[in-house]
Amino acid sequence: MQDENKPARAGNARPAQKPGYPPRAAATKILAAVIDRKTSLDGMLDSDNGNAVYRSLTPADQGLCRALVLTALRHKPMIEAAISGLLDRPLPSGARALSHVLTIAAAQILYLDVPDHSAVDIAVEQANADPRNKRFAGLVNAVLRKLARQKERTLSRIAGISPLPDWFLERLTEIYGTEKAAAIGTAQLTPPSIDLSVKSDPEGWAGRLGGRALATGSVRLEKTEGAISAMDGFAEGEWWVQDAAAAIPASLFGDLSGQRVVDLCAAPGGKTAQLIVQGASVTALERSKSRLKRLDQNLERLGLSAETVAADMMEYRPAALFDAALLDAPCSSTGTARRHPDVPWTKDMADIEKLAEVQYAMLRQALDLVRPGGIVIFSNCSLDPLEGEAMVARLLADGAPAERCEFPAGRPDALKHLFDADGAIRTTPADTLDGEAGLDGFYAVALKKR
Ligand SMILES: C[S@@+](CC[C@H](N)C(=O)[O-])C[C@H]1O[C@@H](n2cnc3c(N)ncnc32)[C@H](O)[C@@H]1O
Repeated sequence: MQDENKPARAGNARPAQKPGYPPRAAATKILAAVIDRKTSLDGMLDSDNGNAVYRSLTPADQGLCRALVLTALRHKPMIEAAISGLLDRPLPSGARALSHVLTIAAAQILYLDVPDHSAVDIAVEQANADPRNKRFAGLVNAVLRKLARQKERTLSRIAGISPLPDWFLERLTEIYGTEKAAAIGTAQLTPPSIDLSVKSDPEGWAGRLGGRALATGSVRLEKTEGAISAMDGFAEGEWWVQDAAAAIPASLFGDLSGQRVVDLCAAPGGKTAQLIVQGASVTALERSKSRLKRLDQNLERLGLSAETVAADMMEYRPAALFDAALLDAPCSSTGTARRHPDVPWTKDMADIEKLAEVQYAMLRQALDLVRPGGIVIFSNCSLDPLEGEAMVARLLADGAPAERCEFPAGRPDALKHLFDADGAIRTTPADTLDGEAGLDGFYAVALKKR
């Protein structure tokens, strides 16, 4: 018999569980970890090392669980407004677990193609299975049935609400203005396409894979069927998955033939692979051993080779200085919210300020690792100038031995509209590339060592 004092464990072997219960219970638990404990989604939704509840699901249920969590996070403030508009009085402030059950169920009713009755019945079963929520099972049933009945009316009522948390929307508005901040929010509602970087022949691979070659050389696939690893050219190591914006910073080095380049924050290696393909002799440095292992595996599949070093870049002392360095620094990742809609819910301004300090020290160290006249490209996927423009300006004002310079590849036509007055590149999910919407936020700047 179940111990009434303990919450029911998601995905366990309760005899009366309906089919479809385990992925929804897992999704609710994972949503709670993101919202209540600020746990990053990436680590949890991993078939090998992820959350135990997620790993216990069948592959099909893992797919449903992933879709539920991502959909709930993409639309969270809208879903909350939908639910609260149907309640006579607000949920008790401590009813976190209950609100997550309702959010996952409402995400299905409003945005996913699953039968409403399954979403409602399983949410009621979830409420009944958790002693904290049992007394609310009737309310869950009533609210969700009403939501299903009033779906269209509710969708138009919540359509104008930003999907972003308040702190993030306010900060983006401060930086980019009301219109662009709203467009960044809207971009987060659409699941991103899959972009590939290819070793060569983007047009040919676009044709073979049913995609489009962008002017920057990335291949964009609007839809894929089956596992990525089963697609043409994967096993042969002809391409790797990399957002079109993420491919910009390393591409701006242009031809690196004959140059020794250090990639200072290298794993999982998308940019390392680009640097090798561009002709460099690359040293790829990474602090995390497990991530470096992934980089090694990725390079092996691609048939590319680099010297790989497991080290903290702050303590790295090479025997000889490099011709160039790429510093793709750890950041708040706010530019990747289309792909990782948990980011705005797990990060805040304090994280951004802390990361800006880390990046300042890293960029200062990167300059020490290249020879005079050598180029450092600094990049990250934050939308916040504190981690980009302002940090670099501060470093130069503090007397770092470097000056801004043009990227070695110049200003490619396809990117001209993305350069700022200082010659740095800034992309946001509201920008377009080669006429296409759907881009991660990125910042990249080139500095020449004095
Ligand atoms: C944004 S990711 C890099 C992504 C990579 N450049 C790519 O394109 O695939 C940042 C990486 O920096 C690593 N890192 C963070 N601090 C580091 C340090 N002090 N030294 C070396 N690597 C570090 C992290 O483990 C993480 O893998």
